[in-house]
Amino acid sequence: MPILQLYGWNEHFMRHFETNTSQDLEAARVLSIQGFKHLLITETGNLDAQLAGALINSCEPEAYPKAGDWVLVKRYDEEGIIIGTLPRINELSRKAPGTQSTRQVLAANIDAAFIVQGLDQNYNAMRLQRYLQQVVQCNISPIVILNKADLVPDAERYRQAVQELGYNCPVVLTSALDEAQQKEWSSQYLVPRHTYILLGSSGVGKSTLLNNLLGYRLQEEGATSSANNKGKHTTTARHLVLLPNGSMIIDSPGMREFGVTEESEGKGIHHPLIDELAQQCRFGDCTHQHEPGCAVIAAVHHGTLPEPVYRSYLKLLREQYHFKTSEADRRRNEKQFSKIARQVGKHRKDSKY
Ligand SMILES: Nc1nc2c(ncn2[C@@H]2O[C@H](COP(=O)(O)OP(=O)(O)OP(=O)(O)O)[C@@H](O)[C@H]2O)c(=O)[nH]1
Ligand SMILES: [Zn+2]
Repeated sequence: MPILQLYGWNEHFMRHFETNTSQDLEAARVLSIQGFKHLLITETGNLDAQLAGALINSCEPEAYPKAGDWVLVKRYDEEGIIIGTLPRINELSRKAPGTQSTRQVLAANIDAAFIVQGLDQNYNAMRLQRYLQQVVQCNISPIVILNKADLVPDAERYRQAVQELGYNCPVVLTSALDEAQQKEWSSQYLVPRHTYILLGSSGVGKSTLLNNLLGYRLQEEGATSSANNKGKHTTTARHLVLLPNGSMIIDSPGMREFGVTEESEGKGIHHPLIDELAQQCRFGDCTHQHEPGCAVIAAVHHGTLPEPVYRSYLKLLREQYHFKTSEADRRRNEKQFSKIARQVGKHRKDSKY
């Protein structure tokens, strides 16, 4: 099978690529990014590439190529220049860490996200719901992995707790240290030519899981560029790797925060249980917070909607509202700043200094 097809090349990208064939460009997928250097996979193997200046100037940072993106590349000697990105099927974003409300795209063209939580006191229902919410609103299917099951006597209880959150997603209970267990769940959930991402706080066991799926240690052998043999990258960057069964996985090490953004304007926070109940609310635009005839509040009172699920829903709504308003402020400020900068520039030109 052609290399690019092994990496998930499909009709969608082919259609968009064909409109560019006249320019002597190749299609490639971004495996990893380190500073300015992008490691790509092309039909003839790995290639190091940089972004074209025109691409840097013409788009916002969130549109710059990310791990998993399909790009158009032009070869110059041993290096490539990335001219553009093919339209994404989806993109996984988060609120960038820190107080500023900026959206950060982590990876693109993802079929499903493994949200990993460790059962060694790392399990946190609120954090898990934040991940679930964000992944779902990015149009990516979530699969929850409860790792370090060997460290708790009643691991099954956690699986039930996740199921009660109502996201209807698969929940895998495992111990990354046990290779046989990895084989079991991965053969069920990892489909060849599909792309997955591993998400979760630092230390939950993402690298251990990935190394066991790969059968070797990624840090030592996985992240090298065979194109120029410039040695080994021991990197903390996101890296897309091909697994022995033909599926791909992007590791995202060292993740500390994962805040919600607003992915489609006005769409709000969606929760399967709450969406279903909302159909019976008296008012079509019910916010489920104080309105009479609210079926969601009634369900909390009757105990049919778990109160923690409702509380998390309200918390995520608030977080999203905060993201939305401060992002709007930031954009307004940036707009005002560029207006002032333009006026200063014009004034300089007019006064010739
Ligand atoms: N007991 C036990 N320990 C585990 C398990 N999975 C991982 N660990 C240990 O937990 C520690 C952290 O694991 P990592 O795989 O480095 O965690 P990570 O999620 O990749 O962390 P970052 O790279 O910082 O994002 C290591 O010491 C692992 O050996 C498990 O299932 N059970
Ligand atoms: Zn309501």
